[in-house]
Formats: sequence, C-alpha cells, structure tokens
Amino acid sequence: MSVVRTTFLQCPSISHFSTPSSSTNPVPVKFTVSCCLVASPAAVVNVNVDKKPSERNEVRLGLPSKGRMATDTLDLLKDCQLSVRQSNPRQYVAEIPQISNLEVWFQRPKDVVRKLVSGDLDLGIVGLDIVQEYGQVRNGNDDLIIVHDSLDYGDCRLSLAIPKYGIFENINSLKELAQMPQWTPERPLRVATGFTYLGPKFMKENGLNYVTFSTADGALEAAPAMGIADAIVDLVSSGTTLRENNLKEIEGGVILESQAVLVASRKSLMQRKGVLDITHEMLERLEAHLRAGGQFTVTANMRGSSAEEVADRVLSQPSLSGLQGPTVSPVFSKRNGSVAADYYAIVICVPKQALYKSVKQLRMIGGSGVLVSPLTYIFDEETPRWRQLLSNLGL
Ligand SMILES: Nc1ncnc2c1ncn2[C@@H]1O[C@H](COP(=O)(O)OP(=O)(O)OP(=O)(O)O)[C@@H](O)[C@H]1O
Ligand SMILES: O=P(O)(O)OC[C@H]1O[C@H](OP(=O)(O)OP(=O)(O)O)[C@H](O)[C@@H]1O
Ligand SMILES: [Mg+2]
Repeated sequence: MSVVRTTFLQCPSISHFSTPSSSTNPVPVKFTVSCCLVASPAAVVNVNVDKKPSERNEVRLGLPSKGRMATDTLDLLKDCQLSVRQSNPRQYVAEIPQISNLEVWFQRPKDVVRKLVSGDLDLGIVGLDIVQEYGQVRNGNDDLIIVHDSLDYGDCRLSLAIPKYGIFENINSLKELAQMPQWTPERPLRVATGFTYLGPKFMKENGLNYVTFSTADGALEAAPAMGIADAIVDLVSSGTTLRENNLKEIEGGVILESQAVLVASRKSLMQRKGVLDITHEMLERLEAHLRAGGQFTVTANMRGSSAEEVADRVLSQPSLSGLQGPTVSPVFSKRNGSVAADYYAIVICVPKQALYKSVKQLRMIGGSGVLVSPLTYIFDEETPRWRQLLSNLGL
C-alpha cells in the first residue's frame, strides 16, 4: 500500500488530503476550502460584465500580471511590434492596438491557465510548468494546446532536490532514493512542493511509494533544514538557491523542463470567431522575431568574373550558405568610359555563434568590407507550428 498524503505547511486556507491508493488507481483527492473569496475591485472593469463568457465577441489573451515572467512577456510582444497598451499599471485589462478585437487580461500565471480551462480566456503566455500543473492535462484532457513551445525565456526545470548531508550524503539518483530503507508507511519520505499535482504524479510514476507531501507558498528550500521535509520539488534555474541551502539535484530527478509558451484553449480555437486568425498572426510574428534573434545579416564585397563564380566560391564554405544560399549582386563602376562589374556584393544570414568563423571564411575567399547588422524578423514560408496546430485541431 502506498502513502501519498498532502498537508499544508503554511497558510492553511486549503487542506488537501488523499486517501491511500493502489498504484494503478488514481489518487482520490479531497479538498477542504476554508477561505472567503473577495472580488478584486480592479478586476471589475466595465468590460462585458453583463455578458456570459460564451456571448462575448472579443478574443482574450491572458498575460502574467506579476513575477519574473511579466516584464519579459511584455518585452517579447513589443519586439514583435505587438506593444501592450495599458492605461494604468493597476488596471488588469489592456489592449494591443495592432490587433483589433483583442483584449489583454493580466492575471497570476496559474489564473491564466485556470481561466483558459474555464473558457474565460482564449490565449495565454505562461511557463510550461504552470500549464502542466494547472491545465487539467491530468485526465488525458486536451483542453489546452501549446501553440508555441519555446518562447526563449523563463527557462527553468522542475526538479526533486534532497539535502547534501546526513542520510542523503551518498544518495545521488532517484533509484537510490527510492531504495533507501528509511521510507516506510509509518515514516514516509516527506516532500515539500508547490506543485501538488506534478510532484505526487512523478513520485508515483517512479515507484516511490512511501511519500507524503506538504506545500508552502515560497522559500521551500528552507524546509529540509527546518526539519519540516526530507526533500523538495521546486523550480531551479541557476541552482544558486539549492546550493545556498545545502541541497542537491539527483540523477533522474528532473520532472519537467520549462520555458515560456503560447497556449490556447482548444474550444476557443475551434468555436470562437477570430481566435484562429489572431493565433496565426501572433505565431507568425513570434516565429519571425525569435528566428531572427539567432542570426546576423552579413554583407561583403568580392571581386569576381560573374555572379555564378562568386556564388560558387561562397557556397564552397560550410558557414556561408545562409538561409537559402547567398544573394549575389553586381557592383557597377565606370572605367575607361564604360560600365563594368568587377565586384559583387554578397548578402547572407549567419547564425550568431558562427559569426567570427563566417567572417574568416569570407576573407579567405576574397571578401572585403564585411558589414554585420542585427536581423529583426525572418518571415519564412508557413511555419511548421501552424501546420501542426491545424492538424492537431483536425483542420
Ligand atoms: N528561478 C527561475 N528562473 C527562471 N524562471 C523561473 C524561475 N522560477 C520560476 N520561473 C518561471 O517563471 C514563472 C513565474 O514564476 P514567479 O516566481 O514569477 O511566480 P510565482 O512563483 O508563481 O509567484 P510568486 O513567486 O510571486 O509566488 C514560473 O511559473 C516559471 O515558469
Ligand atoms: O535556481 P535559482 O536560479 O536559484 O532559482 C530557483 C528559485 O527561483 C524560484 O523562486 P522565486 O525567486 O520565484 O521565489 P519564490 O520562492 O518566492 O517563488 C524557485 O522557487 C526557486 O526558489
Ligand atoms: Mg516564484
């Protein structure tokens, strides 16, 4: 018999228990809620308050209202020429003037996901960890669709960590942790986590049977040293917080790699007018911007007998093929009264990491006057993510 029990360390407004279950049955969970709900005055703005959610005509995008994702999300949208216009930082509704009929709602990341599930939002940008934790992906339910899975910020991982000291000193893998004789039904492994769905699911899937869970709102890394827990499941990025609290990650202990994602409600995509078009536009802009972020445009002059001969020289170098081969144009000059092209200008896109290598290769084949500029957007043919979304929707 396994023990998977969840109690709260702090802020005991919600108690959350589960009864012991066999490993094949889902854990029945009972919630006891003992808090009062207070409507936030700022959330009651004069937008559609008299309409049922299904009756609204506007498309709604949920963005993180606070925390480390908030600014980065606004910056990313701005870089895609989708600046969010918020008349007052305390107002939770805003607009993106570039996209008509779109309302932006600022919410806590977990509420963005909950509201996507409930149909009160249509699109959202949050961390993948939050989508997996709160997105009801739980019962094989595919209400939410990840439209863009790597927005290139908010990188972190959800990881199990244990103390470096005491009985854990020589434990370096999940397998070793599971095999420790200390864990029994009477004295289970105590894990503190804010991820009360993903944490227990991971432990169960990995055969850790005698485990009990508790949760807190922050500073989880203190729980082992305080004697409240043996291990924690929390987000890690640089690893500094773990290190400073004498904790370590172990082999096999990464539950999820996360970064910011664009997520949509399947129902909205299929049923609400305008959602699919707005999703397409956002996806195109995001892809074009993110793709460009990794590249420079490089131009150089090269002496040659013809455009083909110059192109041949450029293509002989592995780092100079660009996105679709080089653009080669004649540079005309007047000599002895007649116009001739002795030089050619070449334009290529080069991955940022390969810049110096590319410049050296250009020089080697006779390139001079090399100019390097940042790229803002690369709009390619229809993005694979769009095709994937349509096929996911059966369209
Ligand atoms: N250390 C980190 N490094 C990078 N990204 C992180 C880190 N911690 C969290 N994130 C990402 O940022 C998201 C928001 O985290 P943030 O800490 O801002 O909010 P929160 O922890 O839910 O709120 P709060 O800390 O105010 O209770 C997370 O869901 C995750 O995707
Ligand atoms: O690996 P690191 O770079 O040290 O980051 C990890 C820390 O970042 C997050 O906490 P956050 O700063 O969001 O504070 P919180 O505990 O209040 O959420 C997370 O909960 C870890 O504590
Ligand atoms: Mg945090």
